[in-house]
Amino acid sequence: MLPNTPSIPADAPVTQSGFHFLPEVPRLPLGKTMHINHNDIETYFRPLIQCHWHVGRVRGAARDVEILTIDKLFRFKNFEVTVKFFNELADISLNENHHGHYACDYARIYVSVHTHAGYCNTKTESGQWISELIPGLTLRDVRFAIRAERLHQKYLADGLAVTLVPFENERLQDWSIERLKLRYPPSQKTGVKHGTDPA
Ligand SMILES: C[C@H](O)[C@H](O)[C@H]1CNC2=NC(N)=NC(=O)C2=N1
Repeated sequence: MLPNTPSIPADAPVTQSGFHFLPEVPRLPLGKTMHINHNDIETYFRPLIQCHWHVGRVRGAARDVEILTIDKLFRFKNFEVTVKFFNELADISLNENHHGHYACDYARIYVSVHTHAGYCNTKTESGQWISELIPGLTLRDVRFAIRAERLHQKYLADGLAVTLVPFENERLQDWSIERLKLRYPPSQKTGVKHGTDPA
């Protein structure tokens, strides 16, 4: 490492207090990548949100439904570490064939991910369920986020990163869960069952 590497300012809004529970990486069902269902909110999204992921929205609603994303701002010790993490994040993308939006500066990487080619079951006027191509959240995003989070936790353990708590964290967490519940209500029909991949 370079001498005189600036350290993270003492007043940065950080905690180093332990690691939150992370669920196993879900297995992808065969066939079309379907949107998440209501149960996935508690199984996957709440734990991610407790690890300071939050829900975002991208411009342009598809057929009057909101396009949600799952995002996180990661914080590192310095630029070298940031670049190293980005390269490993790129490996996750290559591996998963899933690509988020990434923005980085000296010591932070903002990641936002959703599935462009997601399929959603919607009810037609005649009451029939059809699956339509609509961008949104799928288990591909969950897999990506869990893998990115695990990677960051390794950096934390090695002292190369710190936890960045978002501003108004509690409100952001509540808002994220609320948004997910509105977009993916219990009535949403998906018919998707999934297992998990080994760690
Ligand atoms: C053809 C290729 O499999 C697709 O374009 C993949 C690549 N990466 C992707 N990334 C994301 N975020 N959403 C997708 O739908 C997607 N699709």
